[in-house]
Amino acid sequence: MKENIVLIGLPGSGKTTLGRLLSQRLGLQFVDIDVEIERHTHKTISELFEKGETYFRDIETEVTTKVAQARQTIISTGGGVVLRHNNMISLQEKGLIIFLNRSVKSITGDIDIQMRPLLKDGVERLNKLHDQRNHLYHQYADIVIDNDTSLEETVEQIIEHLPKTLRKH
Ligand SMILES: Nc1ncnc2c1ncn2[C@@H]1O[C@H](COP(=O)(O)OP(=O)(O)O)[C@@H](O)[C@H]1O
Ligand SMILES: O=C(O)C1=C[C@@H](OP(=O)(O)O)[C@@H](O)[C@H](O)C1
Ligand SMILES: [Mg+2]
Repeated sequence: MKENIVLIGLPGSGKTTLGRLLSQRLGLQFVDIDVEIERHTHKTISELFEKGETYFRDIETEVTTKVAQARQTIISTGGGVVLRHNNMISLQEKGLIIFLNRSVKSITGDIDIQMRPLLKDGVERLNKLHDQRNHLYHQYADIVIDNDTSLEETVEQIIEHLPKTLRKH
């Protein structure tokens, strides 16, 4: 039976924030895989990326496999967790997978990027990640929840879509 809730989605889609809010609301434990990675390695995510993306992804897989065994826990992933099929197989074992679908426009704050050249790279990078990963987020999602309105509304949307066994708290 699915006893965990796993949040996937682009960086900035709200996985960490909504994971924490949901855990308070449902009275379940909360684990953020990025935080676990930093705790496990005593290094920041940026420091780990400096050793190369593969180095980071290997640690991410190791930590994800452990975290996936949690009981009655909300698990917030890093945006790239879907890049390895094995990560998702582990998470699906006990977890209901929720894709937080937040548009690049919302993530970047609905700003006029022409007026903010320094943010242009960020938007371009996010658009690229969206194009590369959107099909993966959909492929692994049991439930897709749009997060383009308020955090409170999204929490309500998620709770409405949960099976009764996970909603009873
Ligand atoms: N629906 C929303 N309304 C307002 N701010 C949001 C919403 N969803 C996410 N955010 C904000 O976006 C930022 C990134 O969220 P975060 O939870 O760190 O995303 P992720 O873990 O997916 O990278 C945070 O400042 C968060 O409060
Ligand atoms: O999308 C990605 O590849 C990544 C997203 C980050 O997490 P968030 O999605 O919580 O920002 C973090 O795991 C790392 O920087 C890589
Ligand atoms: Mg996060």
